[in-house]
Amino acid sequence: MPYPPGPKPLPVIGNVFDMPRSKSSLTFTKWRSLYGPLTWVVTSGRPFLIINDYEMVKELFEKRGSIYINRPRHIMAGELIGIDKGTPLTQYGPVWRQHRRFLNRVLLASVVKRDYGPMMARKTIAFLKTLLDRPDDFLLENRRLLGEIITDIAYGAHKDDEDGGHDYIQMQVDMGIITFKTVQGYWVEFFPWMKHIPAWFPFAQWKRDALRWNKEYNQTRDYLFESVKKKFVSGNKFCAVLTRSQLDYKGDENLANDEQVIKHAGFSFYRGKPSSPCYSMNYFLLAMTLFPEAQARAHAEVVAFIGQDRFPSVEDRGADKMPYLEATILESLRWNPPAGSGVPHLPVVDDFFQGYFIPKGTTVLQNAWQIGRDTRYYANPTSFQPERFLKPDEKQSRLIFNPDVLNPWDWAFGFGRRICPGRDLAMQGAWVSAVFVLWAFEIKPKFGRTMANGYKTTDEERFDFGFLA
Ligand code: HEM
Repeated sequence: MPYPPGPKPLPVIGNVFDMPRSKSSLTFTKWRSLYGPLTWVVTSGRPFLIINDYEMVKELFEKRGSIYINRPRHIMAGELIGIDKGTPLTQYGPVWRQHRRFLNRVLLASVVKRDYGPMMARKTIAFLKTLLDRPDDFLLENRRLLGEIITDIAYGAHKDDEDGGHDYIQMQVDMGIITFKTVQGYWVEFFPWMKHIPAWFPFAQWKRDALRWNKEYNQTRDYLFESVKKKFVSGNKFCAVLTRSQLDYKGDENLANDEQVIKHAGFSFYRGKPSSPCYSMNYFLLAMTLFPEAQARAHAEVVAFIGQDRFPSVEDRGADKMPYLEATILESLRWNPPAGSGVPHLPVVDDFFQGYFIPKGTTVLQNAWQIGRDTRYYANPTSFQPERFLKPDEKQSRLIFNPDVLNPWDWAFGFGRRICPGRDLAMQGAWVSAVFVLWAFEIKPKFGRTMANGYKTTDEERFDFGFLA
């Protein structure tokens, strides 16, 4: 059986030069028009399958979810730095299942609302005050707000006074920088024998960097975990994901193993997770600036429901209460999905699909950006229209969600058993930020800029399409 169609490979190196180094979603979308919904590319013997079709992704990642369940091995990020001990890169198997059990328990929608919602609201109120005083620092403060929320959830604090003091947010930024640098496409990913090159070897700066980053990464992870343990042992029962699982812990046979799972899953939660909600909030605000009619409608709904005499609260959330606000958040997720070029799933056995052969270990990527732009699901996809998700109820008295329109909740957080475990937390966070900002402020272009003057004109130009938007 043949492989799916794709660009013609060169001898030995295959499609190395066809594989995009940036804005991958756009190249993947172009491939759809050239080769159809499935595109096959091979770089140095490593096969990739790009899927540009929602139904096909659903079929493979959900219906055949027990097959498409693995992640790729990364030599730089994984084997050399150790990032593959975190949940997203953990290979399929019993350790990954333990990670998921732990994360699913502490990230359940009801737990998110009850335990983290009020803290998110408190911090967002402080954020509004900062915005009022220093609106120009908005991007930085937004990053800090989300960093604090995630860090407080994971470790119950965002700084300490040990040995002259630690700023957990700064440590998180440093970890983010390491992660970012390690996925930049080192040659060692294409030529794995290079990992044996010794660090003293001339031109092996990348190997020396790897050793240094490995040390920093392990030290930070162990420090944060041990600091929570210390507080827990001394009876400090603050709200922290790690503490919670220690509290839930019964018996001690597997303590050592449980500790490893909590340490690594908790660290992957802390390490990467402000970035996606942060980007989605930034793009939400960009949408509010570029589409003032949508903002005015969402603002009017928020003010009518909450009034001016009290702050919003997590109890106000619900499509039955403020449907347009919910739709605005979902439209923002569709307009620029944070994981636009998808997160790879690898089949654990050979598979056959639509007359094509997909060997075990193929890196399969779903182009989420294309799904959000697919005119079969979304008419006029470049335009920001929250109302596309809504329709009047039978009595024509209020707006309800239209079940016939594909909800970005069903694809922007991935698929199948690898689906994002933090999606309820992400949506809760997005809602809290959106409701508070819309309730308190009007978002406008700086110094009277307009769409025609001061903003890039197409989404292709204005979005950066990184691994995470
Ligand atoms: C707007 C915010 C977010 C978006 C769009 C997003 C999206 C995604 C996507 C697309 C995946 C890959 C799913 C797949 O392989 O099919 C993923 C995985 C993951 N996400 Fe998120 N995410 C967000 C926020 C969060 C948050 C807040 C957390 C943690 C609290 C989180 C934790 C994870 C973890 C641990 C994985 C790996 C799961 C695994 O490999 O089993 N995410 N996310």
